[in-house]
Amino acid sequence: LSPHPTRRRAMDAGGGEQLSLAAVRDQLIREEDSIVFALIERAKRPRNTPAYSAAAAGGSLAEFFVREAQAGHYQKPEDVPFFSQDLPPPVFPTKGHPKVLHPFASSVCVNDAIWKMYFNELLPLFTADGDDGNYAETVALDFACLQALSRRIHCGKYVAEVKFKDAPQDYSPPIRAKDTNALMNLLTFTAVEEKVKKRVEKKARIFGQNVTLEDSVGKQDGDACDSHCKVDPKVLSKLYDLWVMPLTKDVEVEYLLRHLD
Ligand SMILES: C=C(O[C@@H]1C=C(C(=O)O)C=C[C@H]1O)C(=O)O
Repeated sequence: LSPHPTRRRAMDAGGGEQLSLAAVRDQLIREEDSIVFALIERAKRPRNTPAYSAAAAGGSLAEFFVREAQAGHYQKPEDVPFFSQDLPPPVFPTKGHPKVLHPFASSVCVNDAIWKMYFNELLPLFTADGDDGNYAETVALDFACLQALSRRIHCGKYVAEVKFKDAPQDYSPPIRAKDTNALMNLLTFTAVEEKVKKRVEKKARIFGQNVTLEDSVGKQDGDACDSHCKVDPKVLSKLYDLWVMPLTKDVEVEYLLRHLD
């Protein structure tokens, strides 16, 4: 018996169960935890910019690390490599996943945009200025952030698939007309986005507080404790507002545009 008989099965649970928008959204909510924790972990280290400047032999330490660390990942449609050339073959046996997406799903990828956003925009918002020399650890933490963000954003493929399956009559005309704006409007749910922003901000406030055994600490809520949080909760709502949700929707549109090919 499942310990959570009423819990909706996530779409990567295997076994070929039917996808539903509710189940995909549950998966996205779970991915929020991974993103918040990955950022909290990365915030332990200062900016450490030398890890990102190109070494003489070409490429930065961050790039080198991500290329090497890719081995054994990327068996699932939502796990997309950052450097797809020279990707080593899988080294671990992996469980198959139900084929619910179109075969072209694997070519839908916004990792270049995620990479640029992460290093140019996001990192300065949640890391302290400084250099402590721990570059190898730093880039490993960056990789965890990048992967969590990428996985969440590429789950947009599943979102698009269920939205199409639920209303093919609405989605087919703009897909045939290659009407990107109409598709974007159809798949956008503003009320859901507002909730997502509030929830990630709240998660950053809860997960990022210092937990002590004294009564007064840990009970604070709202802006009062934000300056003590390991990552400013407002950074999370901004991250989702400006980049995570728009990129997820770009994935949705890119996937839908080719749905009738
Ligand atoms: C992911 C969805 O599609 C869109 C993108 C959202 C997101 O990235 O969180 C939220 C609502 C929609 O505007 C969804 O409907 O759940």
